[in-house]
Amino acid sequence: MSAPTGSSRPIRSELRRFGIWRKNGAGLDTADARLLETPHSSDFTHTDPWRVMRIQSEFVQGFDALAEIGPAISVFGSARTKPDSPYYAAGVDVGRLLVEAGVAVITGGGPGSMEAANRGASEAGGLSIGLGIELPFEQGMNEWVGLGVDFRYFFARKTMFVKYAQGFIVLPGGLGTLDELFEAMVLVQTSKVSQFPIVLLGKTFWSPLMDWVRDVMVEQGLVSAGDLDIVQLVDTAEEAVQRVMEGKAGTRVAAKG
Ligand SMILES: C/C(=C\CNc1ncnc2c1ncn2[C@@H]1O[C@H](COP(=O)(O)O)[C@@H](O)[C@H]1O)CO
Repeated sequence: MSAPTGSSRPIRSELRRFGIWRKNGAGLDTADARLLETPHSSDFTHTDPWRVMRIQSEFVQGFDALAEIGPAISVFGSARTKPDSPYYAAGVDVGRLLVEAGVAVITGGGPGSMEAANRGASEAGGLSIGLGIELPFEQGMNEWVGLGVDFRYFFARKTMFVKYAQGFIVLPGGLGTLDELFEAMVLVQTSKVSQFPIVLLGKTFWSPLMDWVRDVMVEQGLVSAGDLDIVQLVDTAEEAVQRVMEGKAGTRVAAKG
């Protein structure tokens, strides 16, 4: 298309790219000037385009903070596990044993089993990482986190749990724990990640769920029997760490695309 000609053309298109000057004195109109303008309202920070920038910054911040942590295992489990619970003791053991095996420990940075795993890792002198999440009831990072990163968005945070770990150990938990577990299972099932061991610690707690997957889901043809092999059930912290470290051997290969 040819450029329009004639005197009806707007002044702005006749001016040079930089240092625009308007004959009518309406002021400078450059990207720089618009950037420096004091906004009349902050409403734009609640718009989707602005949120996209914020989401992008969460990924950049996560990648920056975690790029050099080395090998790591993510540990999940209930935020409500009490310090006197055997699950808490198992979490502390898991954190310690992982550090002794030479890997960093990543958790959600919250209380309960997350705190337990961070505590074990920290007490063993290892890298204890917490990926916190902004929640309506402010909780804060547990005191055993050595490297903490805060997220507003669950999905950005969940990317970090998978991207920077070579396997998961999952302690008993509620909906949050199941969400993290099933997301990882789907990533393995759909070959988005491979060689990614997922170890469930606590047979009494996890067996009924896995029985249901087999007796109902597999029975009705909704998942294949082989999908059950995506997870391994164990009863001790020692076994959990051994299995996850065995499974970790080799390079995790992400599917193409
Ligand atoms: C419920 C309470 C605090 C919540 N604080 C959390 N901080 C960080 N991460 C959390 C929190 N709650 C859930 N998560 C994530 O989900 C998993 C645990 O969820 P569950 O429902 O308790 O099983 C955990 O792995 C985190 O990633 C105060 O009691």
